[in-house]
Amino acid sequence: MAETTPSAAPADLSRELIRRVPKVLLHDHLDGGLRPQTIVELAAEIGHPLPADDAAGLADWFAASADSGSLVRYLETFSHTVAVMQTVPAITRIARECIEDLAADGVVYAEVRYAPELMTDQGLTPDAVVAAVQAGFEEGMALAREAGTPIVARQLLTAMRHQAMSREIAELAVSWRDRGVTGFDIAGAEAGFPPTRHLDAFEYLRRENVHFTIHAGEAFGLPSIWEALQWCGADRLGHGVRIIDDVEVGPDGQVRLGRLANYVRDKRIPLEMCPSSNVQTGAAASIAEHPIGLLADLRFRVTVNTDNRLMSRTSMTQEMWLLHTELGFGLDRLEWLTTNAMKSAFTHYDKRYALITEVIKPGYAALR
Ligand SMILES: O=c1[nH]cnc2c1ncn2[C@@H]1O[C@H](CO)[C@@H](O)[C@H]1O
Ligand SMILES: [Zn+2]
Repeated sequence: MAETTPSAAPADLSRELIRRVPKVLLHDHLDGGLRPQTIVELAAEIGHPLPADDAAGLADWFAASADSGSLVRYLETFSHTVAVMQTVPAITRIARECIEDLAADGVVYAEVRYAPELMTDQGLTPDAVVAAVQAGFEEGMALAREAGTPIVARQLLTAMRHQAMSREIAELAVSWRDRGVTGFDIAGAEAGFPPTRHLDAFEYLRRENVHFTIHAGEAFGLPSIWEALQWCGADRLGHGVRIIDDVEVGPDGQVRLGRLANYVRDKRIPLEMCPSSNVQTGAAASIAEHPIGLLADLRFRVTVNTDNRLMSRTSMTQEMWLLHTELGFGLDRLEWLTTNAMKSAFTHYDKRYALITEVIKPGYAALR
């Protein structure tokens, strides 16, 4: 099986070359990817006190505070991003800058998620939040096209797993399904908040033929993944890194999969893996030891993602560069990850197919 997984590592694979290849991003949080300078400016406008007063200091603060080994402490840093995302102009600016930054990094298709319920402190309705994000995404896509780096950006609406708004947010996803929203997610602290708390929302979405992903198997193990798939019916797993607990490697190198791991691989369930974020929250010890290497060898439907570019001080180029330098991923395997991601996107099949054949394949071929 492993012999068919591409792994050739050309010696001349540089960071710049990785930046230029077409990339696909399925797991990126809007409120985890703000430019530090934008936070400084927006916080000054509203008088929100920040833990550092210049952009460089703030970037350092986010990266250091998020590097705690705990998901709960990692999530505390979001109070400073969400605080500056409470008005239409601020949200639209942040959404536009997000798309410009992804396009400049070589991302050709992105699904960006956020929780509308966190942006209603100053009276915005969740619907107005989605409209503000969509306006920013459209501006960002237009600017990227003009800059010669076209990108297709779609929204995923997240409900917070410790709250009780998932049904309402799911209805919002249905109402925006033809206007830029392509799916749904739940996020937040995992331990103590199993996905089945939101079963009503998931059952509703299935009846409405809407795709959804669930953060599962990050801070909590196999039971969380099992519930997300077998009770809730998730199309993809956010992280899913703990599926490795169901993979046994014997002393002779023989690999044995448990029933859940086999199910995930058999059904080609996409794993939205986020290596740098996992190291920060303690879900993986280091990039070199991250399960993504073994799971790719075993041909799980693996994808690579940023999660939170600000907190993890990362980008798609950086994540792929780390996979290259720490785990020996070459161009063939990076293309495989990218095609996996495009196949797993929630946008319609014709769009996925067109991006694979017209953008991704020719983009990689041109760099070989
Ligand atoms: O890796 C993660 N695991 C769980 N929740 C997360 C992660 N990254 C961000 N958020 C949560 O998702 C919300 C909506 O974007 C963020 O506000 C943050 O609380
Ligand atoms: Zn996430």
